[in-house]
Amino acid sequence: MAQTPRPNHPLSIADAWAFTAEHGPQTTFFFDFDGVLSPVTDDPDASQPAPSVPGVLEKLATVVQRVAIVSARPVSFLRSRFSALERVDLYGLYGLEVWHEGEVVTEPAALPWVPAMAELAERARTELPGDVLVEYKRLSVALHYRTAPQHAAAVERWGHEQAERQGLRVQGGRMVVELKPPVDQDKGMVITEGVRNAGCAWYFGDDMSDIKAFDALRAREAVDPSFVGVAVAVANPETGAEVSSAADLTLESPDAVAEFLTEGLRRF
Ligand SMILES: O=P(O)(O)OC[C@H]1O[C@H](O[C@H]2O[C@H](CO)[C@@H](O)[C@H](O)[C@H]2O)[C@H](O)[C@@H](O)[C@@H]1O
Repeated sequence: MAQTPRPNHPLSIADAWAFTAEHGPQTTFFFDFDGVLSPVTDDPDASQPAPSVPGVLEKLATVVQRVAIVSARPVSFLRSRFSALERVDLYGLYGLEVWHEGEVVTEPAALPWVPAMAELAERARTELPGDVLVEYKRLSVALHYRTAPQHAAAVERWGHEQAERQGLRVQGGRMVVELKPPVDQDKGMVITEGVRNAGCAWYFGDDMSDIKAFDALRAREAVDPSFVGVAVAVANPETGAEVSSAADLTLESPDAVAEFLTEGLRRF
């Protein structure tokens, strides 16, 4: 039987699925969590995967080489949402944490920053307006203004001042400013490493930090023209335009992601 030719950009989705189905054992699927697998909620603690997501991820993992979630959430949070999944790999805190052989492995260079991050979260709670939600994640602090958009500028300013004073990094996102240790790790680096031996990879993202992951797919294609990278954006009113413009296609919502995968699985 003739092999499906490598699809070129701009990608036809039918061709991308045909190529993926033919190269399942060399293909990895990466997913961001918030806004991609889970609908956005005002309270970050309340977010849950869309109902059909866990089942479709587990099914996908039976036909491709690897399925992984690459999130800014801690691994402990991801495990609480996907406890039944056995075949899906988890990267937390932009790859500073990884779930490996039953335990969380943390990037050693980040560990000395735990006390500073705890102290920063405390200070954010006292110095920022009470309706700014402070999410402490052990190795980063996210300052949310989704329910208090009038404080966006103040949160941005406070975050940048702290970053400058303490030598931290700032990651912008959807109604959130996140402060991270100055350790070289991001979603792009996770993907660069993750696709080293892959023939094909898909990445689904909705936020600014996901654009680095899309870039990593493009970079891999540039050095290996046989590699196929498919960048999928998930629409949203905040970062949607920017993320979509860097992607091969855009899906409407986490439910649409699950439907898209369910449909794609019929090709295998
Ligand atoms: O990389 P991700 O897994 O997508 O994490 C990015 C941020 O996601 C979360 O915040 C976002 O989702 C919240 C729940 O839906 C929403 O309330 C918030 O406005 C969004 O920015 C998470 O809470 C953050 O820590 C992550 O940085």
